[in-house]
Amino acid sequence: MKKNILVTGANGQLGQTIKELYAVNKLGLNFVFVSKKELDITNTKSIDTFFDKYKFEYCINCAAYTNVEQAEKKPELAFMVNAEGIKNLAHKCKETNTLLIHISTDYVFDGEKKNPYTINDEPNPINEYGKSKLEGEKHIQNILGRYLIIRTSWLYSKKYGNNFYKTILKKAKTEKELTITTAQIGCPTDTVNLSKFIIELIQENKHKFGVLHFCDEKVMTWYDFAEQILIDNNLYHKTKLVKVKNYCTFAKRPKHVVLNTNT
Ligand SMILES: NC(=O)C1=CN([C@@H]2O[C@H](COP(=O)(O)OP(=O)(O)OC[C@H]3O[C@@H](n4cnc5c(N)ncnc54)[C@H](OP(=O)(O)O)[C@@H]3O)[C@@H](O)[C@H]2O)C=CC1
Ligand SMILES: Cc1cn([C@H]2C[C@H](O)[C@@H](COP(=O)(O)OP(=O)(O)O[C@H]3O[C@@H](C)C(=O)[C@@H](O)[C@H]3O)O2)c(=O)[nH]c1=O
Repeated sequence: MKKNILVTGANGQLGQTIKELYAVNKLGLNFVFVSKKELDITNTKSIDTFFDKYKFEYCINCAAYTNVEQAEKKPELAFMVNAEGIKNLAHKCKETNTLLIHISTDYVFDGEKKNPYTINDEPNPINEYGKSKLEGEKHIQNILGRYLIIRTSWLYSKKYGNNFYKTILKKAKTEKELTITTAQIGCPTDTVNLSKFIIELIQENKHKFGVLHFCDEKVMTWYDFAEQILIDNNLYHKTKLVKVKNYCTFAKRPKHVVLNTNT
């Protein structure tokens, strides 16, 4: 029998990548992809509509409020989705015996640790987005006995959504000089690799439950990442990159987060 999998927030960069890679597949998986318009996780009636129609074995939650800067100005919007919305989804998953696979972030950590963060390290978010995501994790842990929370970092898709990769490409086409910060260190993660990791977990019957860390291997600053993006797109010699320590933003960002993926 085919496993039914609900993917929420399907119009985001991760949702669209999973759709592109797996919507038509021979893996014995049957996906239902729903955008925010079809299923708003802050609206319990909207959640009920889909969960009453199908029996899902898994729910991959890609729905989130991801605007780190706006979250600082209007934290209530981030908490509404990333905490309350997740609480709604977790309750429904409990009621319907659906395994929730939720995506969380490196921004739950404060970035003060020199070594990679393990799943046993205490989160201590320093911005509103990170705080709202941590509250979402806590709701899941309080409501569900079995769940998967996958923390990842600096997610980008070369094709879909809004992310640093696409912002840099856009800017390189319109601006002669780009000013990029060296104040944070992390691991950019391609949505293709995260999508494969998630689907492999579903296919393995013996996977662990709880919190997992997943990110791509290379550790770098945003400046290094911008340089890499320009080189990969043959734009390096046309665009001047300027290193700055302080790029002015509303939200604080963790200085140094590498996720230990072996825990
Ligand atoms: N982007 C990153 O760098 C990182 C992301 N993550 C996490 O990974 C997950 C996927 O992120 P990513 O694909 O980048 O995010 P995106 O912002 O690309 O996609 C999120 C999607 O969720 C939708 N959404 C927003 N509010 C609701 C709601 N109330 N109900 C249903 N859907 C909603 C958005 O719709 P709309 O656009 O219409 O609002 C959007 O389509 C998120 O949990 C994020 O926190 C973790 C680490 C890094
Ligand atoms: C666009 C731009 C940004 N920056 C800086 C600002 C900031 O310190 C850093 C990253 O910028 P962004 O705002 O694009 O990235 P940001 O939104 O902070 O990315 C985060 O998103 C959330 C959803 C996550 O979960 C995190 O893992 C992380 O990926 O780069 C520059 O220095 N120059 C630039 O031209």
